[in-house]
Amino acid sequence: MADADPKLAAPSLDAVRARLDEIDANLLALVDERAGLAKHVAAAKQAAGDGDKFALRPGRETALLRRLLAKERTAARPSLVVRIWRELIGDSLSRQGPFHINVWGGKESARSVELARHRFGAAPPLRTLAKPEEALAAAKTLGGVGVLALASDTPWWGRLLADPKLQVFAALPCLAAWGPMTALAVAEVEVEPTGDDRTFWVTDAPGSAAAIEETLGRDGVVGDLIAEVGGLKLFALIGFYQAGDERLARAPGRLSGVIGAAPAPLDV
Ligand SMILES: C=C(O[C@@H]1C=C(C(=O)O)C=C[C@H]1O)C(=O)O
Repeated sequence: MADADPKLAAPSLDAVRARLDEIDANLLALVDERAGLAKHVAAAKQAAGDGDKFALRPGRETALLRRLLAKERTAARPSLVVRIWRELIGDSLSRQGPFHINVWGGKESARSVELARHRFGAAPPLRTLAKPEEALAAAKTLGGVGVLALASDTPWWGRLLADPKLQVFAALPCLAAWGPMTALAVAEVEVEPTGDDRTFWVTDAPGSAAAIEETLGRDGVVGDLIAEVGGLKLFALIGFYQAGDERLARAPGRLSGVIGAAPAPLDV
């Protein structure tokens, strides 16, 4: 009520702080229990024969985040939820086996490092590299993730056509509220459809992006150009396309292909 005396309505600071202390103790107990489960997850993956593979499961992470964001909340914003859980997940991954981040940010190095930390948390070691090839090579070592900026004079993403094991699995940032897509994350992981994805497709087709988009559109494929360097174009297609998709097989370009897929931003 506009005419209510706020001093009368306000609870005492001591009472609010006592409740915060109680909540913190409960949160810590749950965070501790969650962190302790990492070794059981690792043991289960070992038993399933996946012990020598990178533990990261991008599809599972997206499913659990979308489920949390769909739950009723009164005050916690999506950015708070996503940052906390990315931190918890990154810590879990770092306990399951090797996990390291290799950033090539070009002229956007600080921003790329920030996006990498938002996505993978503070637990994994992170280094910045001078060349995109170095970040890609590091992403091919066990537990390696490469975070590479899209704004670039080098079409580093074109190299992934020759290396199908190395897949784009995330577009950064993962929340639209954190700004436009400026970097991609790559690793030797399995990329699965999550129900709302963008597929990254490279082509050397000449001509304008608009003409290529129109040709794709006639086959029901909708996408946007997100990078173009030295005769190669990178498109983000709406939906999940397998590497062998017949619509993409007849799409323009002599050298073309899918280099991975990422969930659409979590907050749209
Ligand atoms: C725990 C797992 O391993 C990783 C950590 C996750 C988590 O902390 O929730 C989720 C997916 C994986 O990237 C899992 O595969 O379930």
